[in-house]
Formats: sequence, C-alpha cells, structure tokens
Amino acid sequence: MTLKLAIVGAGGRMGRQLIQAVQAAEGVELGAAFERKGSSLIGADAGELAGLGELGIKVAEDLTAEKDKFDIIIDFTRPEGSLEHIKFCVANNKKLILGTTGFDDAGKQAIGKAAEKTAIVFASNYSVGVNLVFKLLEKAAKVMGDYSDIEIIEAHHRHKVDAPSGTALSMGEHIAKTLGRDLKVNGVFSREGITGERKRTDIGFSTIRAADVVGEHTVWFADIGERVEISHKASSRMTFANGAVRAAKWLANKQIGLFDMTDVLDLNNL
Ligand SMILES: NC(=O)C1=CN([C@@H]2O[C@H](COP(=O)(O)OP(=O)(O)OC[C@H]3O[C@@H](n4cnc5c(N)ncnc54)[C@H](OP(=O)(O)O)[C@@H]3O)[C@@H](O)[C@H]2O)C=CC1
Ligand SMILES: O=C(O)C1=N[C@H](C(=O)O)C[C@H](O)C1
Repeated sequence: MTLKLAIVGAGGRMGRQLIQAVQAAEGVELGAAFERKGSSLIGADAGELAGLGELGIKVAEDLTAEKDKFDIIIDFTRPEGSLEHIKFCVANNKKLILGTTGFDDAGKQAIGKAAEKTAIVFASNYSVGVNLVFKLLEKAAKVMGDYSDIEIIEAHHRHKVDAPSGTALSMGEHIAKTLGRDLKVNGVFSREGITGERKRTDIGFSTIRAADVVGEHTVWFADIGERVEISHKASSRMTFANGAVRAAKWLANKQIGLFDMTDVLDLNNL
C-alpha cells in the first residue's frame, strides 16, 4: 500500500524540497501539504510551490480537516509549530518525521513523551554523510578525545535562526557521551573579552552565518603538533529531503518510540 505523507511548512526552503523528494520517490505519495494559519500560500498548489507544475493538492491550514489524507507528517518548521504538530500526531494517531532544530529542554521532553504514544524519527540532520560523521566522531573521541582540544565549527545561510546548528549540537553530544562529559558543563558556546585559558575538557562551538551556505560542519581534535579535522559539507537541501523520505518509509512499520537517523540507517553497531 502506498504510504501517504503530509508536509507541514510546505512553502519553506525544506518544505519545497520535500515536495520534490516525495514526488520523486517510490512507495510514497503526497497526501496533503500545510502552511501555518493565515499564510498567503494557503490555497496554492503544492506542486507549483515546488516548481513541479500542478499536482492538484492545495496547501491547507487545518490538519484535522485533512487528517484522512495522510499517515505520516514530515515537519521542518520551527519549534513552536512542531510542538503543535506533535500534539496533533498524538491525538490523531499519526507518525512524525521531525527535522526542526532549536528545541529547548522542555520541547525535547515533549517529543520524548509523545513518542510513548506514537512513532517519531527526530534527527538534527537527515543526510547519510552527517550520520556517518557522528560515528566517526565517536571513534576519534575514543582515540584522541582525552588529550586533544575539541572544537566544532559550523556555517549556514544568513536566514538560519538558531545557533549553534542542531547538527553541531548533536556532534557535541556524540563526543561528550563518548568521553563521559556533559555539554551543559563542558560546552563553550561563545568567547569574548578576557575568557581565561581553555580548559582541557571544553568542547567549543563556533558559528558562521553567511549568504547561501547550505550547511557545513568541521570538528577539530587538536593536539600540540597535529590536528585531525572531520568535515561534512552539504551542497543541496535535497540530501536532507531524501533522507526524510527514507526515514518515513522506515517508520511505517513502527508503532511507538523515538528514533533518529542512525537507527534508520542501522549505524549503531558500526
Ligand atoms: N534535520 C535536518 O536535516 C534539517 C533541519 N532543518 C531545520 O528545518 C527547519 C526549517 O528550515 P528551513 O526550511 O530552512 O526554514 P524556512 O523558514 O524556509 O521554512 C520554515 C517553514 O515553516 C513554517 N513555519 C514557521 N513557523 C511555523 C509555525 N509556528 N507553524 C507552522 N509552520 C510554521 C514557515 O512558514 P512562514 O514562512 O509563514 O513563517 C515556513 O514555511 C529549521 O529548524 C532548520 O534548522 C533544515 C534543513 C535540514
Ligand atoms: O537550517 C538549516 O538550513 C539546517 N539546519 C540543520 C541544523 O541546524 O543542523 C541541518 C542542516 O545543517 C541545515
């Protein structure tokens, strides 16, 4: 049976790519597309938004009114919107592919709670490459983490509203977990003025926002005399969109639980 997907935030940078990715994929179809209430895009054709020509699916604002048209929601919006979508999924027995970044601790807790009732993939980055990098970082941290200085540098386009990126934070979390550290204690998110010397256990974050950069992440493991750099560069948002569609197909057989892209890609036993 064809899996029916709904895209919320359909007019956004990721929303438009997701419409294209769903249309190009096998075994899935676009059931519905949504924008937030009052958006000027309500009533527009989803295919036309994505540059594909008319698909006959009008962008809607009321998820409840269209709920029989889809099985899984793909959400790359903003935390406040995603928290509403999560409530809808729990109340209406819908599954969720969540790509939004920038949640606070309460938001993350709400996602965990919702996953006791429905199935959710929540990933800061849906590209295969970044998820492989998470595993490479664990290996590098095991070998060099205890004695090297660890710095995470990320660059994104000028429109991005959260910092550091969700991916940079996930990279930090993978490293911190491997080393028995905690980002709340060891994460250094800004430096200005007389900062004092770097602590051995710091995990530093640096952010660049410029022009049309899709997404670039580099982690340094720096020792005196040598430095390992592990980098990923995304050159098209299609890598995230294709990953989200892949995750939706994988989630179709799950009933409840919180998963991430390393589960989808079966990378946890590498
Ligand atoms: N996990 C991953 O692999 C990736 C994650 N992201 C994340 O996805 C999110 C979106 O990124 P991007 O597409 O660039 O952003 P955009 O601003 O281009 O798109 C966001 C979309 O969500 C809509 N939206 C905003 N607030 C709400 C709300 N409260 N309720 C419903 N819809 C809302 C926007 O509508 P409007 O225009 O009216 O505000 C817009 O259509 C970000 O958090 C980003 O970090 C991005 C790429 C990859
Ligand atoms: O906002 C973006 O564009 C991206 N956001 C994600 C993040 O915060 O890590 C993923 C990707 O890097 C693009």
